Amino acid sequence: MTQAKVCFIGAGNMPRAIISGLVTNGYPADKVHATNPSVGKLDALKADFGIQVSHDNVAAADDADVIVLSVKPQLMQMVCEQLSHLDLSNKLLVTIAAGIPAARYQDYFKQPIKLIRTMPNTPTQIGVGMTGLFADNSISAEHKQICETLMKTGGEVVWVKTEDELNQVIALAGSSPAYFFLFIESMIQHGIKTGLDEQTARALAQQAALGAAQMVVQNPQLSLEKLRTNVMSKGGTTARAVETLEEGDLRGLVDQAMTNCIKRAEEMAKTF
Ligand SMILES: NC(=O)C1=CN([C@@H]2O[C@H](COP(=O)(O)OP(=O)(O)OC[C@H]3O[C@@H](n4cnc5c(N)ncnc54)[C@H](O)[C@@H]3O)[C@@H](O)[C@H]2O)C=CC1
Ligand SMILES: O=C(O)[C@@H]1CCC=N1
Repeated sequence: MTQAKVCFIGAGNMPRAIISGLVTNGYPADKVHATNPSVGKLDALKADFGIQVSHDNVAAADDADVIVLSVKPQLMQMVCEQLSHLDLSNKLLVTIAAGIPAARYQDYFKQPIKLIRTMPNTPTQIGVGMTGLFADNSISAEHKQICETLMKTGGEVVWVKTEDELNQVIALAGSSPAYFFLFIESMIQHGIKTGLDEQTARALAQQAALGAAQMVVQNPQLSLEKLRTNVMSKGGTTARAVETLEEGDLRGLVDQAMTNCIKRAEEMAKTF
């Protein structure tokens, strides 16, 4: 079942990113189905990737080998209950939702299920995503392989050993593209404020961000500190800028942001 029939229940930003990764990497479009209540996102998915689309969660799930639960956490219970009368014994369930513990889905579906929790991120859309995966001991090696194959089409995957570690995956990878976007956005704002046109400011900031990320990836032998100090001439411009960031406690702020990200995932685990 390496090219299983996959159905995404919910066709928002994150499933679109995964579907883009799948289809552009050769996964057969006729084996991918997405459902959504409104037509706009479905029309776009059909036009862009040639996948099947519909409004009927139950029929789409019934026809699939793998059901990817991809609605917002607050809608998950309602969506799972809608599917609970299906025979799910031969299907693999994959959830991409933040927060909701694996055990909760057993309650939602009112039957034993095979479920893998995943935490992807939006760069999956362009093949440079990162997805954390968690499966308990009841999940077969074949099902783990199927899920890994699906998620790997959009980038890297990491299996975590405990379900709690998925919250760290959220803080480090699921949510973190937004931190970097905010940083780049702030740099562009400064460029514009000091007289550059937006296009030039964005071109400068985005290429620097891309270059910096590639430097990290391509120099695993170098510490982040070394990469940073290589830019910082003694008494120079970078040193002044980095001192300013340190004085403003950027590290403390990042630590607090990630702590709060994890706290929110823990709250969600109690709420939904
Ligand atoms: N956006 C991100 O970067 C990431 C999101 N996630 C998770 O992915 C899930 C979806 O998030 P997004 O795609 O960002 O949300 P989104 O708001 O873009 O998409 C949710 C979609 O579900 C649809 N929907 C609502 N009720 C439905 C129903 N009854 N049946 C089928 N579809 C229904 C909505 O119309 C919407 O298109 C969430 O659980 C989130 O925690 C996980 C990792 C990263
Ligand atoms: O913000 C959220 O809750 C989701 C999970 C990770 C990224 N987006």
